[in-house]
Amino acid sequence: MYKIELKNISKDFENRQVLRNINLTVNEGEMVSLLGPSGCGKTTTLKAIAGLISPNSGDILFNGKSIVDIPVEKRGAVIVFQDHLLFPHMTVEENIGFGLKMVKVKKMKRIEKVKEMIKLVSLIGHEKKYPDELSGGQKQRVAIARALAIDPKVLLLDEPFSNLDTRLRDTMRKFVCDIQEKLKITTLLVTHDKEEALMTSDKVAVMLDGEIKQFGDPLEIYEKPISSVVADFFGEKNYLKGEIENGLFHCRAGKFKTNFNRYSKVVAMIRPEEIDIKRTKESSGFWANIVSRQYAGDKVYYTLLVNNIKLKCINNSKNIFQEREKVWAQIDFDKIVFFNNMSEVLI
Ligand SMILES: Nc1ncnc2c1ncn2[C@@H]1O[C@H](COP(=O)(O)OP(=O)(O)OP(=O)(O)O)[C@@H](O)[C@H]1O
Repeated sequence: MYKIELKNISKDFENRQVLRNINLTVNEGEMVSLLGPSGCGKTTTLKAIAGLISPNSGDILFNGKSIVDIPVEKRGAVIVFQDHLLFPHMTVEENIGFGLKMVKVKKMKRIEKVKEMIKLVSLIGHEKKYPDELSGGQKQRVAIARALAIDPKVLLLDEPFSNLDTRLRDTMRKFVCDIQEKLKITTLLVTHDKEEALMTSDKVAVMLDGEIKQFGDPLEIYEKPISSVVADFFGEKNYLKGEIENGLFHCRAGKFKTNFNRYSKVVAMIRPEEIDIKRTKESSGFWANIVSRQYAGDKVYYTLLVNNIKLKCINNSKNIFQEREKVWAQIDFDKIVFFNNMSEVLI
């Protein structure tokens, strides 16, 4: 399997810069997600690696060797798009064997490899079916089998699960992770789904507006965002302006203990799920009033009001509170992230 390295990749379309100095390393056998909103340049990055487009500048290396001048079919990378692109007039086994036929693999070997792939993606019994006789998940498995049949060294997945319903998406994610784990194939997964990126990958690259804003393991990306831009991508947050003095963070909502001692003006980022509410007073916390509530099954979204500051709060639905109820709010101090302004984290 190959190690992928992107070095200062830039790409313009119609005088608009779509990729800006992309640097990214996917180690051999790793699964990395490229996570970002629609239009930020994720697919363009995959296409550049696959060889479907050429970057304007920068270099792409596989195992330390530049591949920008190597044609698509010789790179050893395959790309699976969300819309499967199966050939409608070919059966499952013909679709899976197509790439092998193109590279002139002998018939007996081809039959053997197709059988192996059908087993790998659990499609035994469906060999003679045509794409329109398959479910969405089965089509996706055919597309993955077809990609893997040619023994690629790099697997590029472009939103492969986004057309599937929630339950099938979970099954397919697990299925792809299992295959990746089994084959140890270097994989770059493009997704706009935060949970998918955090759940499936060894590392996550957060991409916004043609740039990689942060790269790290899932826990680090979520717990220690380097900027409010990255943090906000993972959901709505509370930002409180204040000052740190003698180990206390002072803001309009109150005083909170911190691990910082040095005096500084800061903005504290508090995730809604890190505010816990109760009916009775307990250790450190503050009273707040519930001004709105939205019930969402397993969780409940609240807006709290304290000293004219609104705080978003998400709690599980074990205890449900009423609008206008007075509650005791507690914040998990260890989870507060301080920024020295709205863009840089305080270390
Ligand atoms: N061939 C092209 N010609 C002109 N503009 C393009 C071309 N391909 C992509 N773009 C533009 O480049 C930007 C990035 O597109 P890209 O498909 O890489 O985004 P993405 O992050 O994959 O988005 P999505 O999740 O919606 O697929 C978009 O604004 C898109 O319109």
